[in-house]
Order: sequence, then C-alpha cells, then structure tokens
Amino acid sequence: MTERTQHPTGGAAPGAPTARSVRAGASGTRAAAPGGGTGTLGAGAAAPGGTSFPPLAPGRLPLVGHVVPLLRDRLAFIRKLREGGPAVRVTFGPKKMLVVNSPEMIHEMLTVKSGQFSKGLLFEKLKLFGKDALPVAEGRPHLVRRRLMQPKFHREKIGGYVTAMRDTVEPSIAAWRDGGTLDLKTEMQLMTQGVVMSVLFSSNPPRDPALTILHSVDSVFMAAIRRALLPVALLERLPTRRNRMVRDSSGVMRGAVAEIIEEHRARPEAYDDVVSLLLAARDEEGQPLAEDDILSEVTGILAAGSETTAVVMAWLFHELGRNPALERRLHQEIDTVLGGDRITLDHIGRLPFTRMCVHETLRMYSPGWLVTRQATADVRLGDVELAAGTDVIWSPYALHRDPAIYPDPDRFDPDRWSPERPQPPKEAFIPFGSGKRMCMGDAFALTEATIIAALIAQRWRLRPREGEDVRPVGEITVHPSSLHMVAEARWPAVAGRAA
Ligand code: HEM
Repeated sequence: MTERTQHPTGGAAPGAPTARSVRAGASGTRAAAPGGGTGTLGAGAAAPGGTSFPPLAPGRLPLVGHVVPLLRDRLAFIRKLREGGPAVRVTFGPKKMLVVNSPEMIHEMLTVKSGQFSKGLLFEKLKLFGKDALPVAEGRPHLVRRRLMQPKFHREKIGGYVTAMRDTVEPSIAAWRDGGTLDLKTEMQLMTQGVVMSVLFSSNPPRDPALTILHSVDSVFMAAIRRALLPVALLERLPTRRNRMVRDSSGVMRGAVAEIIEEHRARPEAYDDVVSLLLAARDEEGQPLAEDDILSEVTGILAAGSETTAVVMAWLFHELGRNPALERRLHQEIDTVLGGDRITLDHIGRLPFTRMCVHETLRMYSPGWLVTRQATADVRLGDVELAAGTDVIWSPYALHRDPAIYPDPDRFDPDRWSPERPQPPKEAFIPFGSGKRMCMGDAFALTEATIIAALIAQRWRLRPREGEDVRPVGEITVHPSSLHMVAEARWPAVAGRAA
C-alpha cells in the first residue's frame, strides 16, 4: 500500500487533489463550497486568501458513509486516509468528521489553538469513567484538577516511584514458569494496573480481584470506542444485553475504587498518594471535593494509566521475539548495566538501548489510534476553515507510520532513535499528545516501561508461540489480536526464584 501523500511540512503530495473551497463540514452543517459545489473536490484553484477545502475520503457509500471500510479494519482505514493530504473529510452515517493528517495542523490544534477545541466525541463517551475525570474534563475544572494532580506526576517525583514500581511487578515476572505460555497482553495489563494502583493509590489487589477490575475497565473502554464510532447515538441507550453489561462493569470498577477511597478516609495518616491528595483538596470556598468527583478522578487515572502502557509493553516483546538480534542487544545492555542486581533509579539513565526500544514501540504501536477534538468556535487550521461544531480526528498511530516521516515505517528499528541518525520533527512524534491536554503520565509511563522491560529481559527470553497470527487491532488502544509467548529462562537456576 502506498501510504505517503503528504510531506511533514504539510504540503500536499503529488497527485493529491487541489483544494478550492472554504469550509470544512461541521456535524449537522452543510459543507458548502463556493459556487454551489457539492463539497467534494475536483482539481481547482485555491480560493482567495489561501483557504482550502479538504477532500472527501474515497470509499463513501450513500447513507452509511465510510462505515464499511472502518468496520472492515479501523487501523488500515485511518492509515489510508493519509493519502488524502493534510486533511480529509469522512462520514459515518449522519456524522461528519474532519481527519487532520498534517503534523503542523495537529500541532496547531493541540497547542496554540487548543482554546478553540474541546476534547470531542471519544472523550464524551469516555465519561463512562466519570463525567469530570481529568482526561475528559473541560475548561476551568480541567485546569484546576490538572494543577492539583500535577505534583504527583512531576519528573522529580517519578524517581521516588522506581522502587515501588519494581517491587510491584517483580514477583509476577519471577513467578513465570520456564517453558510456560503467557497471555502477554493480560500479563502486562495486570502489571501496569498493579503499578498504578500500588504507586498512586497504595493498593495492590491479588490476581483474581485485579482481573475483575481489569475486565470491567476493558469492557467500559470497548463500549466507549464503539459508541464514538456508532452512526446513531440512540443505540447506546437501548436496554440491550451489551449496554447492561457496560453499566454493570462500570459499577464493578467504581465499587473497587470506592473501597480504596473508604480505606483512605478511615486511615488518612497512613497514606501520601493521589487519593490522599484528592481527599485533602479544597476548592476556592474551602469545600472538599464531592465524593463522586473523587471517585471519577481515581477511576480516570486508573483507566488512563493502565491499558496504554500495557499494550506498549506487549508489542515491545512481540517485536523482540521476532527480532532475535535486537533482543540480544537488549540482553547485553541489561547484563552489562544490571548484572544480577535489582534495578534502581541509578540504572535507568544508563539503559539507552532499552529506552530506544521503548521509543520505537511507542512510534510503531502508539496506543492512541483515534483521538478526537471538537471546534468550539470557528477556527482556521493551516489553510482550512473549520466551523464551530466540527468534529475532528487525529491519529498518533497513523502519523507515526507515515513513510515520508519514517522510512520503512512498518519495520521495528530502535536505531532510528540513535543520536547519530536524523530525528523526525518534534511535531511528528507525539505518542503522548501535546499542549495543555498532553498526557500527564508520560514520565511515569516511560520509567515504568523501562523497569518492566529490564526486569523481563534480565530473566527471560519471550519466544513467539508457533502459528499465532498477531495483528494490531484498533480498540481504545492499538492492541494485539492475540499474543501468547513462551517464557524461556535465560538463567534457569534463578528464573523461578521469587524476588
Ligand atoms: C505509554 C503510555 C501512555 C500513552 C501512550 C498515553 C497517551 C496519552 C495521550 C495521547 C493523551 C492525550 C489525549 C488527548 O490529547 O486528547 C493522554 C492523556 C492523559 N494521560 Fe496518558 N498515556 C500513557 C500513560 C499514562 C499513564 C501511566 C498515566 C497515569 C498514571 C496517564 C494519565 C493521563 C492523563 C491523566 C491524561 C489526561 C491529561 C489531561 O487531559 O490533562 N497516561 N495520554
């Protein structure tokens, strides 16, 4: 597939249609082209003032729009849209959306023009986790919450989490059986959920209750992405079995979080973590946060911080499993720097190849394949005018696999990140987003990923399971269709020894 259409500088690729109209379609607004055009583009001159009208993506059917290619393969669909140039229009039934491909336009939207955008459709649906949780809150409530929570995520603070992160994941890794088969995505989910819960909420439930929480978070995530892409919102309100399951899952998840909060209330002196911070917070009138707000916030952090890092770790070991030469380099680095020692903060800065592997996984398998925004006012992005109400999509996954920015984008090549090689422009590598809504857990995630990678590589080689077809699937994150790997002890004498 030729995916390349657009240069990182945002210029249209050879063969991409030339724009001539002025207004990108907002939901419910007719996308009018001057001269009574249909809104689709033919070759034409740019409108006066240098405004362009994004083309409609090919493959649209009457009534359903682009639902068919989307249903067939979400990730292939979103990547293919890059062929349409810097921005392209899609429709899902009556929903009209603008997909922004150009790194410069994405950057503009997330940074200098962020005040003219709300988080949009996907995050509306993610309110299933709590209506004002940090990742979905808007305006002043968002700002206040972000300022409140930020101290727990500062880079300097993260160094203090290293021991707790290591101690949380080490026992599970040490308990793997030599020759045993692992469901790697679930293993990683349990580990990253465990890290968030123990480091930020001082709670580390045993495997079975942890699995229950995991499944309920998964089920709510799946519902959110499905609902965001559903052509008709009404369907999510019907009393179907699926919708009832979502409500039940949400109840399970919030119930587990409520227990943690209750324990913190009962013994406040025993804790100094995110939950204590929320319990101690006072608003401008000196009032504590409402119980429901605390619940939403804790649930939001749990959801935002577990699945993302988990899939990155699963993909990292999948790639190492099929690239033995890279795996050997990782093992060499770990053996040289750590030897048989337990990882500490001091080691983390001395693992450049491990960090490059994490970076390359974040590029190739950026967990966010679909991020939304909605224009809250008429706004211009690049040379495209968006009417207030326009729904926008951008895709870290598609951006990071653009062959014009990353040659041979489907090849796992950690050396791309070597300081000797030319680096992509900073707007073109944004797995954590950018601007005021940028991931608050970026440093947390990178440290955690390095620790997990090092701990696994210190003890194990993870071999692909024969005959397994591992494909990326676009759910809330880009996750493997199925990923089982066989654990082979690197040092059989110590592999089974619990930490
Ligand atoms: C590899 C792991 C991760 C990736 C790739 C990732 C990615 C992202 C992205 C792309 C956003 C911004 C979405 C947008 O612009 O609309 C975001 C937001 C957020 N992330 Fe992460 N994330 C990761 C891990 C974490 C972790 C570990 C935590 C916390 C423990 C976390 C907490 C958050 C929060 C609270 C927000 C909302 C920030 C705001 O709206 O102000 N993330 N993340």
